[in-house]
Amino acid sequence: MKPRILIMGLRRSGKSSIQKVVFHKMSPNETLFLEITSKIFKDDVSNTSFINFQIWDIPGQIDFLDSTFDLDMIFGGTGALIFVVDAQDDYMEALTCLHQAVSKAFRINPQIRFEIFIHKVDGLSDDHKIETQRDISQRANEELHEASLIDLHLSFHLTSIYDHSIFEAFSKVVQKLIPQHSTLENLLSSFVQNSGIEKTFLFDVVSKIYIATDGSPVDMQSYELCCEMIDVMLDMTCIYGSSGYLNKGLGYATTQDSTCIIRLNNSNILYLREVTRFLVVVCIVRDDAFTKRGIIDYNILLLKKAIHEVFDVRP
Ligand SMILES: Nc1nc2c(ncn2[C@@H]2O[C@H](COP(=O)(O)OP(=O)(O)OP(=O)(O)O)[C@@H](O)[C@H]2O)c(=O)[nH]1
Repeated sequence: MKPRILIMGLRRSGKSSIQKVVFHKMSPNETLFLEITSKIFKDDVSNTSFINFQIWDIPGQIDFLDSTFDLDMIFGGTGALIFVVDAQDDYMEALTCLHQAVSKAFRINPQIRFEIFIHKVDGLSDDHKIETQRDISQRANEELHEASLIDLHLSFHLTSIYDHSIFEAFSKVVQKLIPQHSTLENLLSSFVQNSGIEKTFLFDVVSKIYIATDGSPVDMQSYELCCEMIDVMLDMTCIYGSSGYLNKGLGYATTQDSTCIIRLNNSNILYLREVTRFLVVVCIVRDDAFTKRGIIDYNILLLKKAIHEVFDVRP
């Protein structure tokens, strides 16, 4: 069975928008016209994405006492529960709902990972963001403590669909659900060390979620640059690529051996290579190191083989 990610939260908190922007390439402005979700919406993203997950969007007004919702079934097979809190609104009601949802889910399935998206932070100043996160996490954890749920751990992320924070947060959620994640991180670290590369990411193309990166810290700017490179590559391939590219209407997938090189004006080079149908590796390389492109390409070949073995997939 596919691991399931549940997205919950109050009405209009931004659940459907997150799902559409991350997995369906909807532009953030278009989400203004999304209709209210009135029943559980199940989205299977595995046709278009490496991520073999089901995303369930649970409507804001779910009532936990309503017997029409089979909570054992909903929480039983869930890998992660994302709870969206609208940071631009008064969040007291959201915190009550959050407490009800996580305590119920934890009692049914203690393996679930609880991820709290403090969402719509595009409207807040940097200081206000930090203060809001501190306040929300303190209140939420105090309530759990009072209910003696000390083993229940909440992770907090500041997100907005208007920048890359939502992709970064989703990347962190997905990485925790991939059992092979630490193997991938080790592979990428050794690839970076042996190729003279500054930083590398393994991306799911359609969602721009990074499945793994090497051991060095991620800076948002590098991540954003790599995301933008993927957009450029997809747009160019849509216009000039072969007809098989659109994957029979199911969505985007790379063509065999897709390659893309972009030279930046700070003497860095972005280098993208396809790894499997849905995965690409994106490297940030200094231009003097890129003179040894043969070594990098050879190492990418080895990396591809290793990743295929880890996931047991065919290119
Ligand atoms: N400023 C800002 N607005 C957002 C963001 N994400 C979503 N919105 C807006 O919030 C509104 C509600 O978004 P929806 O995605 O429909 O919310 P929902 O939680 O799915 O709502 P229900 O279907 O009622 O459960 C829309 O007008 C979105 O454009 C964000 O990151 N920043």
